[in-house]
Amino acid sequence: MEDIKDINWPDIQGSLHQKGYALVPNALEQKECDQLIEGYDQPEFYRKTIVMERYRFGLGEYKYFNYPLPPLIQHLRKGFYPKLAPVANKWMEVLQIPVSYFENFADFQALCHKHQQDKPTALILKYGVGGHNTLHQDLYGEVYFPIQMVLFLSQPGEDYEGGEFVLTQQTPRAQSKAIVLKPNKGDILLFTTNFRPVKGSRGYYRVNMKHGVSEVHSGNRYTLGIIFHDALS
Ligand SMILES: O=C(O)CCC(=O)C(=O)O
Ligand SMILES: [Fe+2]
Repeated sequence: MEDIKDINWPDIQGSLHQKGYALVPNALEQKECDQLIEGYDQPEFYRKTIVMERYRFGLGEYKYFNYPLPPLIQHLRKGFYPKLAPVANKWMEVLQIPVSYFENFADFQALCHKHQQDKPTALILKYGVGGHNTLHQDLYGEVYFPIQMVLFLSQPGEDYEGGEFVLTQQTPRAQSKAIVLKPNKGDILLFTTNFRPVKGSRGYYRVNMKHGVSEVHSGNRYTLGIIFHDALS
């Protein structure tokens, strides 16, 4: 894992403000990705398995981790949060939403717990041929953090074909714009969970964002999602 303090945070923060997403290339070692994939079949790490087609979420399977999270995931969640909270605060400020985020992760997590959101939301996802994830937002209660991350554990073009990461941006009174991304194994993608500000001629307005995954044509695609808020259930 690249040292969190060596990441170019001004660039990342700028990209989040401008586009609603940012890529941290080569953040993880190939071996770290492989170890997380190997853990997929060890049931003691997880609290719940979701077979996506049962809920019409798509086709594939995912598992929510138990607390304590694996050290690498805990390290990323705690270490990225303070770099992202200033971006989230700026968004709320310009949209005139009276929400402000604590500077450190422990305080934010305590707020989640106060609202009965105390279940871990970190998850690992596996998609085989035909696998996909329908467009959604990962909200798990009234307390939310508006930015989340996905760790890409498989290599497109080698481990799988298809399976692009899709973001849609919905501008008021317009049709949705699609953004299609294909990060490499070891990259971390940061993106908007629910909404973000865009500057218009008369100040900032709110655009809603959703994310999902297009159909996998061959192979297996694994990702690991880290969401900063905890869940009610
Ligand atoms: O598999 C992906 O790329 C998307 C995963 C996802 O929806 C999430 O981590 O919230
Ligand atoms: Fe998601």
